[in-house]
Amino acid sequence: MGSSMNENRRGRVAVLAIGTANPPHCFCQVDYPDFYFRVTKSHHLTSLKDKFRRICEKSAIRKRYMHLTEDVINKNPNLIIYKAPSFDARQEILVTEVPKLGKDAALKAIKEWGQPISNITHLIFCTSSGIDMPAADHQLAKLIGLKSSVQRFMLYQQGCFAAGTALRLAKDLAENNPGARVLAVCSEITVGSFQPPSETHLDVLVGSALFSDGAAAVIVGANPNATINKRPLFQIVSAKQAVIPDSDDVIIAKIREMGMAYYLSKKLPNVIANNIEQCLFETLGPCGVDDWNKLFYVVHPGGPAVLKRIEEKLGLGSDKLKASWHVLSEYGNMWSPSVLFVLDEMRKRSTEEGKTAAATEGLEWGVLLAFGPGLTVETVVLRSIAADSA
Ligand SMILES: CC(=O)CC(=O)SCCNC(=O)CCNC(=O)[C@H](O)C(C)(C)COP(=O)(O)OP(=O)(O)OC[C@H]1O[C@@H](n2cnc3c(N)ncnc32)[C@H](O)[C@@H]1OP(=O)(O)O
Repeated sequence: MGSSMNENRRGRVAVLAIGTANPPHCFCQVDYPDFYFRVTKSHHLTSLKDKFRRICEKSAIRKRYMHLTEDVINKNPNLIIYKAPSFDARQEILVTEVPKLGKDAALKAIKEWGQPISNITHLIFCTSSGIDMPAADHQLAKLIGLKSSVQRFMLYQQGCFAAGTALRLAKDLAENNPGARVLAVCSEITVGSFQPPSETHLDVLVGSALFSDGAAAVIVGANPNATINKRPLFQIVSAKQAVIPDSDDVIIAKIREMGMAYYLSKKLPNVIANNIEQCLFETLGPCGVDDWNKLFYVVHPGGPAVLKRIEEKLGLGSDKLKASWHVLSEYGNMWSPSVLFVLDEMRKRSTEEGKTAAATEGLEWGVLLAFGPGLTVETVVLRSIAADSA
């Protein structure tokens, strides 16, 4: 496979550093049903609470981090009335907090990278949490002190696949702008989509059991110089977006006066799993890969059913998605940054085991899979690289 996977024509583009961040408030999943039904004053909905408890138990999540606390809810009472106008209250929080959380992740990535902030040439900011002008990319640039000549790209409302889009764009930018160093940041806070339990909108129970807050940042550049960039992590070999036919209705999120009203079809895990092999064939088939177990995986932890169906459909060994299961367990589904948390987890495990980048299982080649509304799938082919070979 190594010989058939040619280097990028214009140089090897790599993820040079990763940083992640979460809000300070940690929620244990086992306690969340009581918290959620208490703060939303829904204790009387006993059968709904039982259902929610069942979903939480099956969520494979141990803990999650969220900005939304009881205090925030008390200050914004319409947040706990289903369909009550609450857009302004949510926006007020998101336009400030989303760039701030992004800043925490970005500064960690920049610190790890070890170069001056002024060396950043491009910024990509992704969020589906709030919307504003000047946008969140502008706010982040100010917060971390990027130079004014930095070329910015704002990706709003792409949902959980946005990190894949950001890597695809960062790769093109790095290949086509000599010396480019691209900072890509995904930041999400669920204040926009938080809803009280509703007997007429059961998907809310699923989102309330899975969704959480987080931010992740990566720095991407071509031809990393080992003496300057001590730790190149993953080469971005190729990146491709695909839309699964006839799946528009599987994830829908409408921005309304009530905040973000989302709908998650029960078909979602199967629709993704049934189409994932085609995405792999399109990106990796030409390289002659015929055994999906020969790759390492960085998969968006959308929910336990999604990960299970993918494992079954691709015939993966039980530990192939362990980094995704770990992130799901320790952080929940944070939407766009989730898959970058998985990438971070992958290299941390490798570092602990004294291996390079993702070669934990002795594997050089891997794939990052991110999916969201559309249904859209981003497939990014990765190669683990060592600093001294950069
Ligand atoms: C935001 C983005 O852009 C991208 C995203 O990541 S979107 C989020 C993607 N993730 C999902 O949609 C969740 C996928 N589903 C799952 O992971 C699991 O089905 C689950 C954790 C929700 C439940 O676990 P499970 O092992 O399937 O248990 P299961 O017994 O089938 O379901 C538990 C309950 O949830 C209900 N349920 C499952 N999916 C549901 C859905 N989409 N809507 C409403 N209810 C649902 C079931 O009907 C069941 O109810 P009862 O207990 O009353 O029978």
